[in-house]
Amino acid sequence: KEKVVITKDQQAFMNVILDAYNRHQIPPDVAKKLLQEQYSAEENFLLLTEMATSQVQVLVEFTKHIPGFLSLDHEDQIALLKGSAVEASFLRSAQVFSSKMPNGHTEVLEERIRKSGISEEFMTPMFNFYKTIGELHMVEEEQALLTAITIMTPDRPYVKDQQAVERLQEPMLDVLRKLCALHHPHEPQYFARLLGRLTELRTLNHYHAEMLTSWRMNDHKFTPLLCEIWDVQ
Ligand SMILES: CC(C)NC(=O)n1c(-c2ccccc2)cc2c1CN(S(=O)(=O)c1cccs1)CC2
Repeated sequence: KEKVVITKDQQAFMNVILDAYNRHQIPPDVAKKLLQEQYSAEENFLLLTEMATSQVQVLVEFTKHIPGFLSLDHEDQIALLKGSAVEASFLRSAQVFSSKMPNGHTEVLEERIRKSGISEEFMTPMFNFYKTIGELHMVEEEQALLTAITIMTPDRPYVKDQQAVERLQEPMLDVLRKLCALHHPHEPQYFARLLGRLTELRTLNHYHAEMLTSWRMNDHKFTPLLCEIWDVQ
C-alpha cells in the first residue's frame, strides 16, 4: 500500500483554494434569519432569494481565486460560472444544512425551506442530496476542492477551450484524491463517492430549472443577479 504524500506545491495550491473558500462564505446571520420567528411562504421565499443572491456573489469571488481561472478566455469564465452556479449553491446549501447547528435548528431550517413556495416534487431530491452530502462528513479542504472542481467542469455549455479547463481541474482532482486517502484511510471508495455526488448534482440542475418555471407561474420575483446567472426573465 503506497504512502500517500501531498507535495509542498500541492499543499500550497490547496491552501490558496481553502483560504479563498473560507474567506468567501455567506454570512451565517443570513442563515440565522431563516431560523427566527414564524415566516409566511412569501417571506421564506424572499429570504431564500436573498441567500441565493449572496451565494452567487461569494461564488464569483471564490472562483476568481481558483488558480488559473482568471487566465482562461473571458467568455469561458462566464460559461463556467453560469454552468456551475446552481450546482455550487446546492453544494453550499447541503454544507450549510449539514453543518453543526444548535439542536432543533436544522428542523426549523428544513421547515422554512419546505414552506417557501417550492413545489413538493423538488423537495425530496433536494433534501435527499443534503442528507447524502451530510453523511460524507467532508473536511473543509474536501468541501472547498469539491466546489472548485464543480466550477472547473470542462463540459459546461458554451465552453470553447475545454482542454484549458481540464488542465485546471486535473491538479484539483489529484489533490482531492490524496486528501480523501489521508482523511478517510478506511474508506478506499470515499473519493469515488465524492465524485458520485457531482453526478447527482447535475440531476439537481434539471430540478432547479423546473422549480424556476413553477415559480414564474406563481409570479415569484428574483433578483437581477439570479435572473442573469440562471438565464431567466
Ligand atoms: C446557502 C444558500 C445558497 N441556500 C439557499 O439559498 N437555499 C436553501 C438553503 C438550504 C440549506 C440551508 C440554507 C438555505 C434552500 C434553497 C435555497 C435556494 N433555492 S433557490 O436557489 O432555488 C431559490 C432562490 C430564490 C428563491 S428559491 C431554493 C431552495
